[in-house]
Amino acid sequence: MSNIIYIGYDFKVTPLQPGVEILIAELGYAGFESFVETEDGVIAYIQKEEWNNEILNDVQILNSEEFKIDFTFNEIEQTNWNEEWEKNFNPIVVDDVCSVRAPFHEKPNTKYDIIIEPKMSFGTGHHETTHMMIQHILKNDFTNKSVLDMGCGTGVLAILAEIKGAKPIDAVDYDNWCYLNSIENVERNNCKNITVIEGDASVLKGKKYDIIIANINRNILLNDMEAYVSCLNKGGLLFLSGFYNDDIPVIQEVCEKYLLKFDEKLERNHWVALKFLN
Ligand SMILES: C[S@@+](CC[C@H](N)C(=O)[O-])C[C@H]1O[C@@H](n2cnc3c(N)ncnc32)[C@H](O)[C@@H]1O
Repeated sequence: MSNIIYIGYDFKVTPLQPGVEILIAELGYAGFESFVETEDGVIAYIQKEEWNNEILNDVQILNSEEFKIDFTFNEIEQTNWNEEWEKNFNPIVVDDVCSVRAPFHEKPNTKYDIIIEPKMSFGTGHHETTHMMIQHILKNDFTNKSVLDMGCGTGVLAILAEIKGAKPIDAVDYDNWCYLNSIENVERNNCKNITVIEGDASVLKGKKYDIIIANINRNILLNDMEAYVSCLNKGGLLFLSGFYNDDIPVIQEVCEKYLLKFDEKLERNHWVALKFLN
């Protein structure tokens, strides 16, 4: 899967308000495959044969409704994604304990070392929400706990859960690219207790977990909360991220409706990651 050459569109978006990660997620749902954040916006890529009027329509709706974006299209000849990523992706270290790096970076001197081939999936640890979810996992006991990583992206959180002793672990993502990329990263990190599943909350029927980690976005979390709660064991933990400080009341209201007890908040650049007890 390495050194894929893409011929496609270079679609440059300038967000006029904060929320670039949500914009990236929305563009991802619309069909764009990869994103590079630049100083004046986002470059979103899509293969030429995938591009159609429906996607253009989705972008125009996004533009008019939520984001007030200013976008231009550029057809590009080809991109070597691994080279792009090598230019844009530096290792990160969370709380001096856990590093997240690409295979081409030198091995760091940290207790936990996660290797992620980022390619086109979200979850390199650079984003505030991933960073805070890593902090939550580091601070909590995962030994022998069954875990669900909902919206696993690159699989980074599931991999850390396994390193912290969790088993078994289900890592679920509805995006085929994330599903394939998570499988690759799970193997790369020699994880033995993670099952990667392609799907959405509908795959959770009949399952039970001690801990659920879900870093997605406000609307999907609200929509799927009932499914999460119904598969969370009594006494279990729920970690949620992918939303802003301002979204806390609505998230908390829904969690309390399901009798979850708020326990801890982490915050970085207005993004938050919450811990609830069942
Ligand atoms: C913000 S990323 C988080 C990735 C990774 N867990 C992390 O913390 O860096 C959200 C992920 O959720 C996935 N996703 C979005 N909606 C979903 C849904 N309804 N069911 C399953 N996965 C979903 C996206 O494909 C994306 O990979």
